Amino acid sequence: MSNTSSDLPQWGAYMREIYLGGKGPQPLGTVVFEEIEKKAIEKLKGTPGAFLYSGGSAGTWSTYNGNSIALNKFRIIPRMLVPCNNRDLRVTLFGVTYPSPVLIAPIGVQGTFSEEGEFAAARAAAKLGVPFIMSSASTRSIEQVANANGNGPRWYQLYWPVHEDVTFSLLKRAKDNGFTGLVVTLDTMSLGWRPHDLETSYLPFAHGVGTQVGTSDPVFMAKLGRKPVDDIPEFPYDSLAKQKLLAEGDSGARDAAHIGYEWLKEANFGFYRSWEDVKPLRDFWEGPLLLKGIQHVEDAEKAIDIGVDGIVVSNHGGRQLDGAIPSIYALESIMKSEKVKAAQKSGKFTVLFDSGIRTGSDIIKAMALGAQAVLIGRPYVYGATIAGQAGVEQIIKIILGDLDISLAQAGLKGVADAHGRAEQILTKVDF
Ligand SMILES: Cc1cc2nc3c(=O)[nH]c(=O)nc-3n(C[C@H](O)[C@H](O)[C@H](O)COP(=O)(O)O)c2cc1C
Ligand SMILES: O=C(O)C(=O)c1ccccc1
Repeated sequence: MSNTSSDLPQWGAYMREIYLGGKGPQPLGTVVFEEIEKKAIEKLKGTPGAFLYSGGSAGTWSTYNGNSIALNKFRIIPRMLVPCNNRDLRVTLFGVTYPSPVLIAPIGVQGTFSEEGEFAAARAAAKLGVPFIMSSASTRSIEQVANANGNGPRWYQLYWPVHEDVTFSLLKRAKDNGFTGLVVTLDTMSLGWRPHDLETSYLPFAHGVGTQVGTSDPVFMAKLGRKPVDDIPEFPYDSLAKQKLLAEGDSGARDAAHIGYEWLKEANFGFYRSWEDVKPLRDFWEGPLLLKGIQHVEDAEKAIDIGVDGIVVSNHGGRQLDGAIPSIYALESIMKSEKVKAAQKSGKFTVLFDSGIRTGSDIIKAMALGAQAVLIGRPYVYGATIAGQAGVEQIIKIILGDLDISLAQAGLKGVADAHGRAEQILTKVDF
């Protein structure tokens, strides 16, 4: 089979668009993660707390750095003369077929780096058919994000409230607003040790930033003797600006900070749970339920035992435990479990992966090691910082364009050829 030059399907749609369009990758101007990160830093220079909040990590950054070092140790062994024109990037998760193995990771306080807040990524994701996972720490409400995401696929990430009635109120709102999957994050029962945030006292909630899910919730607000509000006047979203307003004694800022502090106590941090606590969530949520932050093989097996539908193997991008295992090594170890392998094979247990995914090859490696799909984190944060929705769209296209071409370079006809085939297509180098 040959391709005509005007067709060039073997290039992949994104690469074709860029080369033949002649303008380079717009609006970011580069396809290189490190360059995009630099541009984002530049843009947020005036508010250094904000950059280090989104780009930063826990402790000595050893977990953050380890994620990419470990991914880099896995290498793909390419095969030749495999006719892999028109690669198939589709994956099916919980009975739904998505265009690619990529989801938008739950990221809080998006209003601190983009005026569009969570709308930037929610709209970009919907446009490209990529599932958007909404964070509990959003600067927009569940209803507003659902509206921005429209017909796009969306899941909800839970930071687990102290009170069961608040938990169920959030979950009901999520369900009523079309969020099909529930991701319960387990690695952030308290914030990690983050030197840069400690130095700048940068805690968005304490300034009333990222509290929209709470302030719009009737059950939570009733506990404060208040009515829910859709649009608590939260501008400017930036936390440092809020600190300044607070210092000046601004009454609106004081009010937002007070509610923020209550929300911090209710739904974010300071309350550790046990495995038994998952049961009420399991009973309440009828759709797919995943536990995020799993790193130990025994925890993955426990997740199967308590009847959840999947896990996200993640170390929160290195933001929680400094000195933790690189997430890709955790995935490798988890997928050695016969129990996990059998559960995945039966179709009853889904394994997703994040922490350090930057390129197409990273996705191939994670899928070869057993992940069914991956979550994109910081790359889209930087895309949104630089160019809002258009920036997020480009980031997704870059990663998928790279994945598409890298599959072909590796001699893989699609992501299905990579999945679970580490033994055939990967090796580990020791430099
Ligand atoms: C600024 C920022 C905020 C985050 N907020 C949340 C959150 O609200 N809920 C959550 O489950 N994970 C959160 N995460 C973790 C991401 O979902 C994801 O696990 C992580 O970004 C993956 O690492 P990577 O960005 O280095 O690839 C956050 C990450 C960042 C960078
Ligand atoms: O910073 C994070 O990693 C995170 O999960 C979070 C927590 C609270 C508010 C915003 C983000």
